[in-house]
Amino acid sequence: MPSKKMKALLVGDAMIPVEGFEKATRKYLSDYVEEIYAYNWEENWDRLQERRLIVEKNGPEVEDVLPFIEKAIDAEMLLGLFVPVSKRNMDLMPNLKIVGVARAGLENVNVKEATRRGIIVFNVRGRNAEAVSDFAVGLMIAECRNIARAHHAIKNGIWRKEFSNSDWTPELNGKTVGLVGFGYIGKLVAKKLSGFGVNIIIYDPFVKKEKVEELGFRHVDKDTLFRESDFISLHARLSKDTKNLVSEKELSLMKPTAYLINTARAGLIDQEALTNALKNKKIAGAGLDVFWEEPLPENSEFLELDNVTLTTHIAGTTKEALTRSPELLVRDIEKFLSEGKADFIINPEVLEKENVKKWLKELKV
Ligand SMILES: NC(=O)c1ccc[n+]([C@@H]2O[C@H](COP(=O)([O-])OP(=O)(O)OC[C@H]3O[C@@H](n4cnc5c(N)ncnc54)[C@H](O)[C@@H]3O)[C@@H](O)[C@H]2O)c1
Ligand SMILES: O=C(O)[C@H](O)COP(=O)(O)O
Repeated sequence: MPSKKMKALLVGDAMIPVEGFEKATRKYLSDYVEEIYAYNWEENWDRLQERRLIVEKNGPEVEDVLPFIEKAIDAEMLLGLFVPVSKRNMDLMPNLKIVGVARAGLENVNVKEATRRGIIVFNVRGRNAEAVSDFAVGLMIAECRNIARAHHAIKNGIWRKEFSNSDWTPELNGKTVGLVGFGYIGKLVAKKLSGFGVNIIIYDPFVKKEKVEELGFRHVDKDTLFRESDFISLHARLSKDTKNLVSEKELSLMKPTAYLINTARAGLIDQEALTNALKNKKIAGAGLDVFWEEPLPENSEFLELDNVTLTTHIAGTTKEALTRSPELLVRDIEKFLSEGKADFIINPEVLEKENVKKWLKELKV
């Protein structure tokens, strides 16, 4: 048992209300946390969406000082989802020792600065892999079988059966599905699709060929994947190396009957190249849950196209994923504080710092 317990600031928002963080903290961290400041940041979904974009666009240096941080300046632990942990906000909380983000993306945390100060940063990976993998398979079928288009037509009083792909609307059985990225989500998409009788090929330069083959899939290079697939689903993270991973060249390798599904990040695809490929029927269609600008602008060309299925960045937001996220986070922090081991510390080098060793010793980690 620690001799001194911590104070925690829990920040909920429209996606994960603070009650989720509070419940998990009280359940798993009661030995380590004695005082809880709990705030709901944004109740309004539209405003949250805007904020989220600002945070992602400007990166971790966003100076979005939250008024409630001023009320909890002595907190040692800060848990949230999109809460901006900028340099300025860290200045406001001089006792901060642990930052926990209940998602994988760390766009809203200045990890470098946190590391410099000796703040341990936890994130949660794989929390919504079930949700997104379900959705990717759904989007694939919705797009190639015209589900959304038929729905849209019937709601507008039209009994529509003819679509641009009507002559060759495909079944999944026997087709080749190419997955770009074989991490938490890509792996589950492969597993779920296995029941559909498809051949699965994988392009992921950071996953060993043997690992992929062990699971019964084929490890291929990027060009092969784009050339051979009937469906391509993107599951890589966006970075400077993966930006425009799908450009005019990759699209030109695709079969005219092939579909591109993106539940990952829009920046993986060159927007203009995709618009042209769809307009000119170079590929059969696309299912997109993520966009270069969100919300999708009213004048977006995608709204005019008849060979796309568009959704509003909702692949990851199931009830289970949102409930699981704070719980996975808090359980990992508890594991670290009680056993000295953790799965989700993003800056383990911080554990070598003298100030960190000192407070961990006080906590008896
Ligand atoms: N639409 C949504 O609501 C939603 C929700 C959650 C996650 N996502 C997105 O889904 C994507 C996948 O998430 P994840 O949790 O599976 O990520 P992950 O980090 O577990 O997996 C990403 C994989 O991509 C691989 N990769 C890296 N560079 C690559 C490259 N150049 N080509 C091919 N593969 C490459 C990595 O080796 C890794 O295996 C991310 O872009 C994430 O932002 C979207
Ligand atoms: O909105 C999204 O795309 C997801 O919430 C991102 O989740 P992650 O940061 O956990 O991948």
